[in-house]
Amino acid sequence: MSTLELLPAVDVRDGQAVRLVHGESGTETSYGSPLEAALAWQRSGAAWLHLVDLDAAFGTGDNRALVREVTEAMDIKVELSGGIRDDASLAAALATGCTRVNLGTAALETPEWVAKVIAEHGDRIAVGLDVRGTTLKGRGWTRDGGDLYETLARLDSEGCARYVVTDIGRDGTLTGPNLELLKNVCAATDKPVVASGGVSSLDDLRALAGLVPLGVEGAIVGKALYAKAFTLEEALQAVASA
Ligand SMILES: O=C(O)c1ccccc1N[C@@H]1O[C@H](COP(=O)(O)O)[C@@H](O)[C@H]1O
Repeated sequence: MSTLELLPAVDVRDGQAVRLVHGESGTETSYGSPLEAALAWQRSGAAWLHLVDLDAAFGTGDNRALVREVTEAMDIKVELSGGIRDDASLAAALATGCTRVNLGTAALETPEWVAKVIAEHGDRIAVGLDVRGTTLKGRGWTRDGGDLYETLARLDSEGCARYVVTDIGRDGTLTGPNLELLKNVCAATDKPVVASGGVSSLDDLRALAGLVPLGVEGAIVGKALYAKAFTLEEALQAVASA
């Protein structure tokens, strides 16, 4: 059986690595240099980095140069997201050398463009399904963007390679992942799912590892690592022996 992939997160706001609660602007806790954070996760054995330009996601500017600097400094795979919504922002993101990008708002607001870039770039494109209940959210998670399962069916029919599923209600809260949501999404698609939101303990990671046979491929871990609930080395060990 495959091992659950772990993607430590570095979310960048105003040049700093931050964590938010429920993705709400203004709830930031700062953790210093994004490059230092990313290099620390790499040194600890991460195979992936989940790197988010929060200013681009919120529409409050961007950290494009810094995000490029971090991505170029990594020897590991990078999943890049935040504000990738048109040809120019996609070209800039892919040119960083990231392994894949994660599209959020664009999948809700410009579906024709997303279908086109899925066809052009295959598995370098993932779609982030950021939900409250079963309602998708875009534009920094401030605007409703339709029904989760209708959108998932549409993206599946267009050949989307992978989904990053975030329960906004759990994100940054250390309250545990939404296992029911993940099971329901896995039942609705044959494509791999990366879980995001709520991880608080090694037991949460073991529970997510138990969903690998259903289609959960990986888990994004943010607050729990920054709050030192466990180390990345411990997390990697826990999923390797799950
Ligand atoms: O990761 C967050 O905490 C977050 C909070 C609020 C908005 C977005 C967030 N992250 C990721 O950003 C992209 C969406 O960006 P866009 O809509 O494509 O511009 C998505 O991966 C979110 O999970």
